[in-house]
Amino acid sequence: MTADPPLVLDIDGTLTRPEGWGIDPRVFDPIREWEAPVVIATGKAFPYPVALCHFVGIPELVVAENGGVVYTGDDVFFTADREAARAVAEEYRAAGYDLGWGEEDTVNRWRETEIAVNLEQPLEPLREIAADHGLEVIDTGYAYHVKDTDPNKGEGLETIADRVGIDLADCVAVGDSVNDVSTFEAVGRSVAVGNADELAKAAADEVLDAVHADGTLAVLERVRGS
Ligand SMILES: O=C(O)COP(=O)(O)O
Ligand SMILES: [Mg+2]
Repeated sequence: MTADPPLVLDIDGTLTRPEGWGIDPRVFDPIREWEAPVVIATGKAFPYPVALCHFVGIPELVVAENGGVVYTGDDVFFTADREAARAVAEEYRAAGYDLGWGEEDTVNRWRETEIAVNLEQPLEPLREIAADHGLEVIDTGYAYHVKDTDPNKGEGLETIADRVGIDLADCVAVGDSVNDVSTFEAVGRSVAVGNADELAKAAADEVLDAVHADGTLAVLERVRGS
């Protein structure tokens, strides 16, 4: 008998249906039945991964907002300054642009550190304004994220591992984009799904042909303890 390894899973691009959007329902049972901690590490706002854990039925171990918010199940850590990202959003709007999510903006509404901008919005002015405020813009393939250069998913993961007693060397991580590179660097074994961007592929120990949840499900099948 070998034990299941702890998992670190990204959401968008990794748990998604083959067409790229929406969580593939086939991932729910394997994640719920996994016999080791599962950390959800995402660029999405804090409530999204918490809700995912809730609906899957697993403990809430969450790195949200690309490491800006970390939840160990007991304590929440905020590791980035929301004010700078908000100032960038204000300036971007004042220059005549829009974050691109509609008036009620449920993408940013509950964000506590960084800001996300729709990929259809102009990138260059966003980058310029962000740079003026000492922030970076990363493109996950799902949104532009205006964030501190400092916190990242990997650091958030270290906080959780420390608190919960997970050995990162034992962890298997699956991801698809630039915001997963720090995760890949932090864990013992990293896998990029076939749809991953070049940075994620370059950082991963292994790159799959299978895309989205098809790839992730294949990894889970392969690394599951027996
Ligand atoms: O929020 C995004 O842009 C991407 O989210 P992810 O980190 O779960 O892939
Ligand atoms: Mg992703």
